Amino acid sequence: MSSLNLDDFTDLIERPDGGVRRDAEARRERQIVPAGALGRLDELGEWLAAARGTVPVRPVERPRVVLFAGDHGVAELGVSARPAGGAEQLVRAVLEGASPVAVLARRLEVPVRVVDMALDCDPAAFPADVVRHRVRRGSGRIDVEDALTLQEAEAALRAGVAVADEEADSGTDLVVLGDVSVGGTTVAAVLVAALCGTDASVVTGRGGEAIDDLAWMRKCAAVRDALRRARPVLGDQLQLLATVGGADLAAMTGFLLQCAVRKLPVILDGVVAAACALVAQRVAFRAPDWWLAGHDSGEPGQAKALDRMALEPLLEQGVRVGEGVGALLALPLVRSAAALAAELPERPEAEKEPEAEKEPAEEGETAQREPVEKTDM
Ligand SMILES: Cc1cc2ncn([C@H]3O[C@H](COP(=O)(O)O)[C@@H](O)[C@H]3O)c2cc1C
Ligand SMILES: O=C(O)c1cccnc1
Repeated sequence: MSSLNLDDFTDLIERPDGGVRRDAEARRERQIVPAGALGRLDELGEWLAAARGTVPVRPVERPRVVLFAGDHGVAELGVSARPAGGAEQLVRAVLEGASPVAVLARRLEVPVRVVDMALDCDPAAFPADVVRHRVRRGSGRIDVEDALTLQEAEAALRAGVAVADEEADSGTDLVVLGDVSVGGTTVAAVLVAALCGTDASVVTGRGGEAIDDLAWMRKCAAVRDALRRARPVLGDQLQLLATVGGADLAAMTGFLLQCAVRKLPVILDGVVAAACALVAQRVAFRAPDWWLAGHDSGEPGQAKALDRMALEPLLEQGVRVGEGVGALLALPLVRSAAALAAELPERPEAEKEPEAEKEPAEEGETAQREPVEKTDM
Protein backbone atom coordinates (compact mmCIF):
# COMPACT_ATOMS: atom_id res chain seq x y z
CA MET A 1 0.00 0.00 0.00
CA SER A 2 1.43 3.37 -0.93
CA SER A 3 1.90 5.64 2.05
CA LEU A 4 -0.78 8.17 2.68
CA ASN A 5 -0.12 11.83 1.92
CA LEU A 6 -2.60 13.92 3.83
CA ASP A 7 -1.52 17.04 1.94
CA ASP A 8 -3.44 15.72 -1.07
CA PHE A 9 -6.68 16.55 0.72
CA THR A 10 -5.86 20.27 0.57
CA ASP A 11 -6.25 20.29 -3.19
CA LEU A 12 -9.06 17.75 -3.34
CA ILE A 13 -11.36 19.73 -1.07
CA GLU A 14 -13.20 22.64 -2.67
CA ARG A 15 -15.39 25.18 -1.01
CA PRO A 16 -19.19 24.91 -1.39
CA ASP A 17 -20.21 26.79 -4.55
CA GLY A 18 -20.08 30.55 -3.87
CA GLY A 19 -22.20 31.32 -6.96
CA VAL A 20 -24.96 29.00 -5.75
CA ARG A 21 -24.74 30.60 -2.34
CA ARG A 22 -25.25 34.05 -3.84
CA ASP A 23 -28.20 32.75 -5.88
CA ALA A 24 -29.68 31.32 -2.69
CA GLU A 25 -29.25 34.67 -0.95
CA ALA A 26 -30.84 36.49 -3.89
CA ARG A 27 -33.78 34.09 -3.87
CA ARG A 28 -34.19 34.65 -0.16
CA GLU A 29 -34.42 38.41 -0.78
CA ARG A 30 -37.32 37.77 -3.17
CA GLN A 31 -39.33 35.51 -0.87
CA ILE A 32 -42.52 36.71 0.82
CA VAL A 33 -41.03 36.64 4.32
CA PRO A 34 -38.49 39.43 4.91
CA ALA A 35 -34.89 38.24 4.68
CA GLY A 36 -33.50 37.82 8.17
CA ALA A 37 -36.92 37.19 9.71
CA LEU A 38 -36.17 33.49 9.92
CA GLY A 39 -33.03 34.12 11.92
CA ARG A 40 -30.39 31.43 11.59
CA LEU A 41 -32.65 29.34 9.40
CA ASP A 42 -31.95 31.76 6.56
CA GLU A 43 -28.25 31.18 6.92
CA LEU A 44 -28.74 27.42 7.23
CA GLY A 45 -30.86 27.24 4.09
CA GLU A 46 -28.27 29.21 2.13
CA TRP A 47 -25.45 27.05 3.44
CA LEU A 48 -27.27 23.87 2.48
CA ALA A 49 -28.08 25.21 -1.00
CA ALA A 50 -24.39 25.92 -1.58
CA ALA A 51 -23.34 22.54 -0.15
CA ARG A 52 -25.89 20.70 -2.27
CA GLY A 53 -25.18 22.90 -5.32
CA THR A 54 -28.71 23.93 -6.29
CA VAL A 55 -31.23 26.75 -5.84
CA PRO A 56 -33.89 26.09 -4.72
CA VAL A 57 -32.12 23.83 -2.24
CA ARG A 58 -32.93 20.14 -2.59
CA PRO A 59 -34.44 18.57 0.53
CA VAL A 60 -32.33 16.21 2.63
CA GLU A 61 -33.85 12.85 1.65
CA ARG A 62 -31.33 10.27 2.79
CA PRO A 63 -29.57 11.34 5.96
CA ARG A 64 -27.71 8.76 8.00
CA VAL A 65 -26.22 8.60 11.47
CA VAL A 66 -22.63 7.33 11.34
CA LEU A 67 -21.01 6.43 14.67
CA PHE A 68 -17.36 5.49 15.04
CA ALA A 69 -16.74 3.27 18.06
CA GLY A 70 -13.71 2.31 20.10
CA ASP A 71 -12.26 1.73 23.53
CA HIS A 72 -9.37 3.77 24.90
CA GLY A 73 -6.60 2.51 27.17
CA VAL A 74 -6.58 5.82 29.02
CA ALA A 75 -9.90 4.80 30.59
CA GLU A 76 -7.88 2.44 32.84
CA LEU A 77 -6.89 5.55 34.80
CA GLY A 78 -10.44 6.09 35.99
CA VAL A 79 -11.10 9.15 33.83
CA SER A 80 -14.55 7.98 32.75
CA ALA A 81 -17.62 7.09 34.78
CA ARG A 82 -17.74 3.86 32.78
CA PRO A 83 -15.45 0.87 33.18
CA ALA A 84 -12.47 0.71 30.81
CA GLY A 85 -13.33 -1.44 27.82
CA GLY A 86 -17.04 -0.94 28.30
CA ALA A 87 -17.93 0.58 24.94
CA GLU A 88 -19.18 -2.81 23.77
CA GLN A 89 -22.26 -2.38 25.97
CA LEU A 90 -22.95 1.07 24.54
CA VAL A 91 -22.69 -0.24 20.99
CA ARG A 92 -24.94 -3.18 21.84
CA ALA A 93 -27.60 -0.77 23.12
CA VAL A 94 -27.38 1.25 19.90
CA LEU A 95 -27.71 -1.83 17.71
CA GLU A 96 -30.54 -3.26 19.80
CA GLY A 97 -32.48 -0.02 19.52
CA ALA A 98 -32.28 0.65 23.25
CA SER A 99 -30.12 3.78 23.39
CA PRO A 100 -31.03 7.47 23.03
CA VAL A 101 -29.75 7.69 19.47
CA ALA A 102 -31.61 4.54 18.50
CA VAL A 103 -34.90 5.90 19.84
CA LEU A 104 -34.52 9.21 18.04
CA ALA A 105 -33.31 7.65 14.81
CA ARG A 106 -36.32 5.35 14.82
CA ARG A 107 -38.64 8.27 15.41
CA LEU A 108 -37.00 10.39 12.69
CA GLU A 109 -36.67 7.39 10.37
CA VAL A 110 -32.94 7.86 9.94
CA PRO A 111 -30.75 4.74 9.63
CA VAL A 112 -27.81 4.32 12.02
CA ARG A 113 -24.48 2.84 11.03
CA VAL A 114 -21.93 1.84 13.67
CA VAL A 115 -18.30 1.39 12.65
CA ASP A 116 -16.18 -0.49 15.20
CA MET A 117 -12.59 0.69 14.92
CA ALA A 118 -11.14 -0.50 18.23
CA LEU A 119 -13.70 -1.97 20.61
CA ASP A 120 -12.11 -4.06 23.33
CA CYS A 121 -14.22 -7.17 22.77
CA ASP A 122 -14.37 -10.26 20.64
CA PRO A 123 -15.18 -9.11 17.09
CA ALA A 124 -17.66 -11.99 16.88
CA ALA A 125 -19.83 -9.97 19.28
CA PHE A 126 -21.15 -7.88 16.39
CA PRO A 127 -22.20 -8.35 12.78
CA ALA A 128 -19.44 -8.41 10.17
CA ASP A 129 -20.45 -5.08 8.65
CA VAL A 130 -19.91 -3.40 12.05
CA VAL A 131 -16.49 -4.90 12.83
CA ARG A 132 -14.98 -5.17 9.38
CA HIS A 133 -12.89 -1.98 9.68
CA ARG A 134 -11.51 -2.68 13.17
CA VAL A 135 -7.75 -2.14 13.39
CA ARG A 136 -7.11 -3.36 16.94
CA ARG A 137 -8.65 -4.14 20.33
CA GLY A 138 -8.63 -0.88 22.27
CA SER A 139 -6.29 2.02 21.55
CA GLY A 140 -3.16 2.51 23.69
CA ARG A 141 -2.94 4.39 27.00
CA ILE A 142 -1.98 7.79 25.60
CA ASP A 143 -0.48 9.20 28.81
CA VAL A 144 2.37 6.69 28.59
CA GLU A 145 2.27 5.03 25.16
CA ASP A 146 1.14 5.64 21.61
CA ALA A 147 -2.53 5.05 20.87
CA LEU A 148 -1.63 3.32 17.62
CA THR A 149 1.32 2.46 15.46
CA LEU A 150 1.69 4.70 12.43
CA GLN A 151 0.50 1.81 10.27
CA GLU A 152 -2.62 1.35 12.39
CA ALA A 153 -3.32 5.09 12.28
CA GLU A 154 -3.02 5.03 8.51
CA ALA A 155 -5.26 1.97 8.21
CA ALA A 156 -7.86 3.62 10.46
CA LEU A 157 -7.77 6.89 8.53
CA ARG A 158 -8.14 4.99 5.26
CA ALA A 159 -11.08 3.07 6.72
CA GLY A 160 -12.76 6.40 7.47
CA VAL A 161 -12.16 7.51 3.89
CA ALA A 162 -13.65 4.24 2.64
CA VAL A 163 -16.74 4.62 4.83
CA ALA A 164 -17.26 8.17 3.49
CA ASP A 165 -17.01 6.85 -0.06
CA GLU A 166 -19.50 4.09 0.72
CA GLU A 167 -21.93 6.64 2.11
CA ALA A 168 -21.55 9.06 -0.80
CA ASP A 169 -21.81 6.22 -3.36
CA SER A 170 -24.93 4.78 -1.78
CA GLY A 171 -26.78 8.10 -1.93
CA THR A 172 -26.49 9.38 1.64
CA ASP A 173 -27.05 13.12 1.29
CA LEU A 174 -26.20 14.29 4.83
CA VAL A 175 -24.29 12.64 7.65
CA VAL A 176 -25.00 12.96 11.37
CA LEU A 177 -21.60 12.16 12.86
CA GLY A 178 -21.04 10.84 16.37
CA ASP A 179 -18.97 8.47 18.46
CA VAL A 180 -19.38 5.68 20.96
CA SER A 181 -16.51 5.06 23.34
CA VAL A 182 -15.24 4.86 26.86
CA GLY A 183 -12.48 7.38 27.43
CA GLY A 184 -13.08 9.26 24.21
CA THR A 185 -13.64 12.65 25.78
CA THR A 186 -10.15 12.46 27.37
CA VAL A 187 -8.51 11.74 24.03
CA ALA A 188 -10.52 14.48 22.32
CA ALA A 189 -9.46 16.96 25.01
CA VAL A 190 -5.80 16.16 24.34
CA LEU A 191 -6.14 16.73 20.60
CA VAL A 192 -7.96 20.02 21.10
CA ALA A 193 -5.47 21.30 23.68
CA ALA A 194 -2.54 20.23 21.51
CA LEU A 195 -3.87 21.99 18.42
CA CYS A 196 -5.08 25.10 20.25
CA GLY A 197 -2.00 25.42 22.45
CA THR A 198 -3.94 25.43 25.72
CA ASP A 199 -3.55 23.69 29.08
CA ALA A 200 -5.29 20.55 30.26
CA SER A 201 -7.58 22.40 32.68
CA VAL A 202 -9.02 24.52 29.85
CA VAL A 203 -10.27 21.54 27.82
CA THR A 204 -11.02 18.88 30.42
CA GLY A 205 -14.70 18.29 31.11
CA ARG A 206 -16.73 15.74 32.99
CA GLY A 207 -17.43 13.44 30.08
CA GLY A 208 -20.20 10.91 29.55
CA GLU A 209 -21.79 10.19 32.90
CA ALA A 210 -20.38 13.12 34.86
CA ILE A 211 -17.28 12.21 36.86
CA ASP A 212 -16.59 13.50 40.37
CA ASP A 213 -13.88 16.01 41.29
CA LEU A 214 -11.27 13.37 42.00
CA ALA A 215 -11.81 11.66 38.67
CA TRP A 216 -11.72 15.07 36.98
CA MET A 217 -8.29 15.68 38.52
CA ARG A 218 -7.10 12.30 37.24
CA LYS A 219 -8.47 13.21 33.83
CA CYS A 220 -6.61 16.56 33.88
CA ALA A 221 -3.38 14.78 34.81
CA ALA A 222 -3.87 12.26 32.00
CA VAL A 223 -4.52 15.07 29.51
CA ARG A 224 -1.43 16.92 30.77
CA ASP A 225 0.78 13.84 30.40
CA ALA A 226 -0.56 13.02 26.95
CA LEU A 227 -0.09 16.64 25.90
CA ARG A 228 3.62 16.34 26.63
CA ARG A 229 3.74 13.39 24.28
CA ALA A 230 1.70 15.25 21.64
CA ARG A 231 3.77 18.42 21.40
CA PRO A 232 6.73 16.99 19.46
CA VAL A 233 4.44 15.64 16.71
CA LEU A 234 2.05 18.55 16.36
CA GLY A 235 3.02 19.28 12.78
CA ASP A 236 2.17 15.81 11.48
CA GLN A 237 -1.52 15.02 11.84
CA LEU A 238 -1.25 11.29 11.16
CA GLN A 239 1.52 10.98 13.73
CA LEU A 240 -0.55 13.06 16.15
CA LEU A 241 -3.50 10.67 15.79
CA ALA A 242 -1.15 7.71 16.29
CA THR A 243 0.50 9.26 19.36
CA VAL A 244 -2.47 10.63 21.30
CA GLY A 245 -5.58 9.79 19.24
CA GLY A 246 -7.09 6.38 18.68
CA ALA A 247 -8.43 4.24 15.88
CA ASP A 248 -11.96 5.66 16.12
CA LEU A 249 -10.66 9.23 16.03
CA ALA A 250 -8.27 8.55 13.14
CA ALA A 251 -11.14 7.00 11.18
CA MET A 252 -13.43 9.89 11.97
CA THR A 253 -10.78 12.34 10.75
CA GLY A 254 -10.39 10.48 7.46
CA PHE A 255 -14.16 10.26 7.19
CA LEU A 256 -14.58 14.02 7.63
CA LEU A 257 -11.91 14.78 5.06
CA GLN A 258 -13.39 12.45 2.47
CA CYS A 259 -16.93 13.72 3.09
CA ALA A 260 -15.61 17.18 2.21
CA VAL A 261 -13.95 15.78 -0.92
CA ARG A 262 -17.27 14.17 -1.88
CA LYS A 263 -19.24 17.35 -1.04
CA LEU A 264 -21.26 15.46 1.55
CA PRO A 265 -22.43 17.78 4.35
CA VAL A 266 -21.95 16.63 7.95
CA ILE A 267 -23.55 17.63 11.26
CA LEU A 268 -20.97 17.18 14.02
CA ASP A 269 -22.03 15.84 17.40
CA GLY A 270 -19.86 16.29 20.48
CA VAL A 271 -16.29 16.87 21.56
CA VAL A 272 -14.90 13.82 19.78
CA ALA A 273 -16.30 14.85 16.39
CA ALA A 274 -15.16 18.43 17.06
CA ALA A 275 -11.62 17.29 17.89
CA CYS A 276 -11.42 15.21 14.72
CA ALA A 277 -12.80 18.14 12.74
CA LEU A 278 -10.02 20.29 14.15
CA VAL A 279 -7.39 17.76 13.06
CA ALA A 280 -9.03 17.63 9.62
CA GLN A 281 -8.99 21.42 9.43
CA ARG A 282 -5.23 21.34 10.00
CA VAL A 283 -4.96 18.98 7.04
CA ALA A 284 -7.30 20.91 4.74
CA PHE A 285 -8.32 24.43 5.74
CA ARG A 286 -11.40 24.48 3.50
CA ALA A 287 -12.95 21.35 5.02
CA PRO A 288 -14.97 23.04 7.84
CA ASP A 289 -17.13 24.76 5.21
CA TRP A 290 -18.88 21.37 4.80
CA TRP A 291 -19.82 20.97 8.45
CA LEU A 292 -22.38 22.20 10.94
CA ALA A 293 -22.05 21.93 14.70
CA GLY A 294 -25.21 20.21 15.91
CA HIS A 295 -25.10 21.21 19.55
CA ASP A 296 -23.08 22.39 22.50
CA SER A 297 -22.42 19.30 24.64
CA GLY A 298 -20.93 21.28 27.49
CA GLU A 299 -17.47 19.71 27.15
CA PRO A 300 -15.09 22.69 27.23
CA GLY A 301 -12.85 21.16 24.57
CA GLN A 302 -15.73 21.08 22.14
CA ALA A 303 -16.40 24.81 22.54
CA LYS A 304 -12.71 25.55 22.02
CA ALA A 305 -12.50 23.44 18.87
CA LEU A 306 -15.69 24.83 17.36
CA ASP A 307 -14.54 28.35 18.06
CA ARG A 308 -11.31 27.68 16.16
CA MET A 309 -13.34 26.56 13.16
CA ALA A 310 -15.87 29.41 13.43
CA LEU A 311 -18.67 26.86 13.82
CA GLU A 312 -21.54 27.87 16.06
CA PRO A 313 -23.60 25.10 17.66
CA LEU A 314 -27.20 24.97 16.50
CA LEU A 315 -28.64 23.70 19.79
CA GLU A 316 -27.86 23.79 23.47
CA GLN A 317 -30.04 21.41 25.45
CA GLY A 318 -27.55 20.07 27.98
CA VAL A 319 -27.41 16.75 26.08
CA ARG A 320 -24.41 14.75 27.30
CA VAL A 321 -24.83 11.27 25.93
CA GLY A 322 -22.66 11.45 22.85
CA GLU A 323 -23.51 8.80 20.25
CA GLY A 324 -24.65 11.44 17.76
CA VAL A 325 -27.72 12.52 19.74
CA GLY A 326 -27.03 16.27 19.75
CA ALA A 327 -26.34 16.27 16.02
CA LEU A 328 -29.42 14.19 15.29
CA LEU A 329 -31.57 16.61 17.27
CA ALA A 330 -30.36 19.37 14.95
CA LEU A 331 -31.38 17.48 11.82
CA PRO A 332 -35.06 18.59 11.92
CA LEU A 333 -33.85 22.17 12.19
CA VAL A 334 -31.68 21.77 9.09
CA ARG A 335 -34.54 20.12 7.23
CA SER A 336 -36.89 22.90 8.28
CA ALA A 337 -34.46 25.49 6.95
CA ALA A 338 -34.26 23.64 3.65
CA ALA A 339 -38.04 23.40 3.34
CA LEU A 340 -38.51 27.12 4.00
CA ALA A 341 -35.76 28.07 1.56
CA ALA A 342 -37.21 25.85 -1.13
CA GLU A 343 -40.92 26.26 -0.61
CA LEU A 344 -41.69 29.81 0.54
CA PRO A 345 -42.96 31.56 -2.59
CA GLU A 346 -41.32 34.59 -4.10
CA ARG A 347 -43.11 37.93 -4.04
CA PRO A 348 -44.86 38.47 -7.40
CA GLU A 349 -43.37 41.96 -7.70
CA ALA A 350 -39.89 40.59 -6.98
CA GLU A 351 -40.01 38.59 -10.18
CA LYS A 352 -40.82 41.69 -12.21
CA GLU A 353 -38.62 44.20 -10.36
CA PRO A 354 -36.83 46.25 -13.03
CA GLU A 355 -33.15 45.37 -13.13
CA ALA A 356 -32.12 49.04 -12.75
CA GLU A 357 -34.04 49.38 -9.49
CA LYS A 358 -32.85 46.30 -7.70
CA GLU A 359 -29.29 46.07 -8.88
CA PRO A 360 -27.41 48.63 -6.73
CA ALA A 361 -28.80 47.30 -3.45
CA GLU A 362 -28.25 43.67 -4.42
CA GLU A 363 -24.73 44.18 -5.65
CA GLY A 364 -23.77 46.01 -2.49
CA GLU A 365 -25.26 43.32 -0.29
CA THR A 366 -23.69 40.48 -2.17
CA ALA A 367 -20.28 42.09 -2.13
CA GLN A 368 -20.60 42.59 1.59
CA ARG A 369 -21.65 39.05 2.30
CA GLU A 370 -19.04 37.29 0.26
CA PRO A 371 -16.15 37.46 2.72
CA VAL A 372 -18.22 36.16 5.62
CA GLU A 373 -19.52 33.20 3.63
CA LYS A 374 -17.27 30.76 5.43
CA THR A 375 -17.21 32.07 8.92
CA ASP A 376 -20.65 33.22 9.88
CA MET A 377 -22.21 29.80 10.51
C1 LIG B 1 -25.97 6.77 28.07
C2 LIG B 1 -24.72 7.17 27.36
C3 LIG B 1 -24.44 6.55 26.13
C4 LIG B 1 -23.29 6.93 25.45
N1 LIG B 1 -22.77 6.52 24.27
C5 LIG B 1 -21.67 7.22 24.06
N2 LIG B 1 -21.47 8.07 25.06
C6 LIG B 1 -20.46 9.11 25.21
O1 LIG B 1 -19.49 8.76 26.13
C7 LIG B 1 -18.25 8.65 25.48
C8 LIG B 1 -17.05 8.95 26.24
O2 LIG B 1 -17.21 9.58 27.44
P1 LIG B 1 -16.06 9.38 28.49
O3 LIG B 1 -14.84 9.99 27.92
O4 LIG B 1 -16.57 10.08 29.71
O5 LIG B 1 -15.93 7.90 28.69
C9 LIG B 1 -18.32 9.38 24.20
O6 LIG B 1 -17.76 8.61 23.20
C10 LIG B 1 -19.78 9.62 24.00
O7 LIG B 1 -20.23 9.16 22.78
C11 LIG B 1 -22.46 7.92 25.95
C12 LIG B 1 -22.72 8.54 27.16
C13 LIG B 1 -23.86 8.18 27.87
C14 LIG B 1 -24.14 8.84 29.20
O1 LIG C 1 -19.14 16.06 23.82
C1 LIG C 1 -19.55 14.92 23.90
O2 LIG C 1 -19.63 14.18 22.93
C2 LIG C 1 -19.96 14.33 25.18
C3 LIG C 1 -20.13 15.12 26.27
C4 LIG C 1 -20.51 14.54 27.42
C5 LIG C 1 -20.73 13.22 27.43
N1 LIG C 1 -20.58 12.45 26.37
C6 LIG C 1 -20.17 13.01 25.24
